Amino acid sequence: MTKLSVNINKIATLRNARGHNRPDLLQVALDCERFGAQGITVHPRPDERHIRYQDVRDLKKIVTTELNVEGNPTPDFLALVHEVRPEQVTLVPDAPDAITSNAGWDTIEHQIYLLGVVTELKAIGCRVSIFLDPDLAMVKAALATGTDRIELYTEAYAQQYAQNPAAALAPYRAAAELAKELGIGLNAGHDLDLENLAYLHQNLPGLEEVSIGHALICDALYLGLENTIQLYRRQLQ
Ligand SMILES: CC(=O)[C@@H](O)[C@H](O)COP(=O)(O)O
Ligand SMILES: NCC(=O)COP(=O)(O)O
Repeated sequence: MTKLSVNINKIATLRNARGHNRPDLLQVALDCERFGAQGITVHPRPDERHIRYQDVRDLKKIVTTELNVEGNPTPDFLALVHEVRPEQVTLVPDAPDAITSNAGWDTIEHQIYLLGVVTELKAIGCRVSIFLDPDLAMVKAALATGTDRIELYTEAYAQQYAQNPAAALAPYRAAAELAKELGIGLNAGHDLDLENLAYLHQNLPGLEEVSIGHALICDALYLGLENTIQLYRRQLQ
């Protein structure tokens, strides 16, 4: 079964626009779970432009599925993760001013560094996932970091899907097959939506979790949050 983790960054963006507590991020997280989300994902960025560090602390107290915290393992991020101990930490090599995540790790260049971070986070009981482009050399080198999983960065797949689904999928399938062979778990995310999700799910062996935020929250504006989460879950059956 492929789990759906709903990324609620955009709910925090909306809340922060007015400086009050509407929408209530914690209530939305609880409602996402009630509507069928099998995890909640957040990506606190250094400028806290959407998810704030305090949100992560508060979410850990109430999320009953799985909390997945994404981010670049800066000293501040690592201190937060040590305090909160989410079920999963996804390491993403974002620059502090990145508009959104825009690349996976170079697991060859940063192998020793990642090994240290992965070891540290596994020692406190977190599952660790490393955000990666679908590049076989990067998947292979991820093994030596000791990571539990990789998360394939699906922006390129999402961009190409409409023109040529098979070509869009090919590097992801090869990466997924290699991860499986190496015994590394598999997540995927970024720009997944109701158009491109089912095909990815049907064709990626061993896909354990997708984290979806931007498109899902946009769809919810028209379709409602409960209906939207159910529709995304249906793509994963
Ligand atoms: C790690 C990843 O894939 C991102 O999609 C991210 O979680 C989205 O972050 P923003 O909501 O800040 O664009
Ligand atoms: N890890 C990907 C994620 O959490 C959500 O990405 P997006 O759906 O907001 O592009």
